[in-house]
Amino acid sequence: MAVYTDVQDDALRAFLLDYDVGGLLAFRGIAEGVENSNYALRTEAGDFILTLYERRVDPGELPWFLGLMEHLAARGLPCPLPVKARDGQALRELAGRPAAVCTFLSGVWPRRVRPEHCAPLGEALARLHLAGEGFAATRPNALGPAGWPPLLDRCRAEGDAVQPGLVAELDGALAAILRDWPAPGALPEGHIHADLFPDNVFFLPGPDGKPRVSGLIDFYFACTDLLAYDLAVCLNAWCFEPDGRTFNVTRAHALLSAYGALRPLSGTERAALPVLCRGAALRFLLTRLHDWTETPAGALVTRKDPLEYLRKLRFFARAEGGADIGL
Ligand SMILES: Nc1ncnc2c1ncn2[C@@H]1O[C@H](COP(=O)(O)OP(=O)(O)OP(=O)(O)O)[C@@H](O)[C@H]1O
Ligand SMILES: N[C@@H](CCO)C(=O)O
Repeated sequence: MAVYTDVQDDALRAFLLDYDVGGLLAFRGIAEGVENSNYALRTEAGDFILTLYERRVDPGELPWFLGLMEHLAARGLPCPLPVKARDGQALRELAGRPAAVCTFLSGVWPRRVRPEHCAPLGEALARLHLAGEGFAATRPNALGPAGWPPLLDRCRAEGDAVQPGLVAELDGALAAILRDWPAPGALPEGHIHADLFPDNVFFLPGPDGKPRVSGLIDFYFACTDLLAYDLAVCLNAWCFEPDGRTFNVTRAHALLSAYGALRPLSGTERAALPVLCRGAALRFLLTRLHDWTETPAGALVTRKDPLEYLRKLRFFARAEGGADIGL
């Protein structure tokens, strides 16, 4: 479910009068996603996505996200391009919510990841990092290492009900990660996506029949942080079998090689990748755990399993060297 705010067709028609997109031909709510309300629109000018920003997005940060997408799209990255109304503004208001219209991207996200997805993914991620250069404004990562201790504190009371002993295990893992985390300035930084999961990457078959990336979406966790951390997020999200137990080195190797062909990793980045993977696993474990314990019974949101990321965290804590994670 991701239509929290209901939009009436007369309100939408009136809203679109401020844009050069012609008349509205059709629209429908999109069930996927959990953060915002999304509608697919068809107008006389083509297909668009309308997003109404809901709970977790701070309206003050929306100009940064939309500005980054505009910058990346202008440099050829297949990401949504915010469409400006006639007053030059992409960020507007509809049904009492901040709202934006973006270009529609074709393609399908992979329900079952195969190694053939991982090389184009790595290439797209490197392109994203390179295209982000020159976008001057920065946004700190609120879900980076400084954000993890307070997040864990918010899960302290309920965490052991999810799995006995969980809070103590996470205290230990967090302390070890913070101890091993790269010092400020030690690794290259830039604008990262920070949530590049399979449901945020669309593919279409290329002329050779192999999957090609046709779209990267959902930039609302994007921030300015260690570039290699984005790879750590992808290794977590793309390179395990669905149970979160078995790491697929073939996928990881395809991802890292394709990334490195466009943006070679430094020796320091390669050395840091295992701890970045532990940090990324902890980040998704903590946000899922927080949502798991905070989401009221009966809420129309699908909760994601935090323990999948405990298994991933344990895997990366056991991994003995770069070869174990596909380097
Ligand atoms: N630019 C786009 N082009 C085509 N489809 C899109 C586009 N943006 C969003 N969608 C569709 O809307 C769905 C939800 O989008 P998105 O993942 O951004 O939702 P969200 O609720 O903002 O985020 P989250 O995935 O974090 O819950 C996607 O799975 C996709 O089907
Ligand atoms: N990708 C996140 C959800 C937030 O977008 C997760 O799977 O926990």
